[in-house]
Amino acid sequence: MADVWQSSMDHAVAVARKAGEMVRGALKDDRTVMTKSSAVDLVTQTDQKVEQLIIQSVKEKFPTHRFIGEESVAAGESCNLTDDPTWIIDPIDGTTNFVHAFPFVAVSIGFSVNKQVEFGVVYSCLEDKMFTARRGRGAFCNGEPLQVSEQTDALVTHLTCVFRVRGAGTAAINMCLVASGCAEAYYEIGIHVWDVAAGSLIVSEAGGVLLDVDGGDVDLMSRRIVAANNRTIAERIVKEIESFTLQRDDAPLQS
Ligand SMILES: O=P([O-])([O-])O[C@@H]1[C@@H](O)[C@H](O)[C@@H](O)[C@H](O)[C@@H]1O
Ligand SMILES: [Mg+2]
Ligand SMILES: [Mg+2]
Repeated sequence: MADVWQSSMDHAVAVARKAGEMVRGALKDDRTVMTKSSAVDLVTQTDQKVEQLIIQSVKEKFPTHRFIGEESVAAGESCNLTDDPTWIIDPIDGTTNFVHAFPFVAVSIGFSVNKQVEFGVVYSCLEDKMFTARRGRGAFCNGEPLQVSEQTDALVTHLTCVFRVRGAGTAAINMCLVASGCAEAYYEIGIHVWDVAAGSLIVSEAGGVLLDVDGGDVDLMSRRIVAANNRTIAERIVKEIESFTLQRDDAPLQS
């Protein structure tokens, strides 16, 4: 049966690749002479250009679709997920890495219908790795199937989480590392829906588990997530976490 969202997913992959070229181009600026503040200005300008590139291209092809974009929300747009087809965009995930030329920077595009992520695309721009997942149809990196690690030993070894050893510095790539079997788990408190929407489906379609940091069901608007290769490891991580709550992404805008 034809997949009603295939053309949207194909577009997401194409525009993520185009956006990645824009990010690589910006990163080629001579960083040896760049001050930190000018690097921050560059990443902010590039963030906005990339998000606009993605949103404009989608509006032309899919005019009824909605958007939740990191830069649009920063400019005051709402962050409410409806049942409508919605593109959840992080134009540059790993902005701090970008400023420091630390080579893990991604374009992350999640796609939700009826409040459920239907596909996820994470393009690791400097590695030229296109991570994709379609609900119920698996997860892939450059077309090769992904499978999480089979590690069940609760003495967790390869932990890419934020609480001690910094991971890749981008939630999206951290989650792709779990999906690829390179790491058993990642967790973070403080992320946003645009950081993890695409990665959450890539992890689950690679056979992984997603939980809230308190062990309940994951809630992509809650700013908290545990992504692991299996429930044993996920629940082991939950035991380590001294959790706290933050204002939800979909909290009413302050007047
Ligand atoms: O801001 P950005 O680079 O798109 O996203 C980043 C996340 O990917 C990362 O996991 C988090 O620790 C950073 O604070 C930041 O939110
Ligand atoms: Mg991000
Ligand atoms: Mg970002």
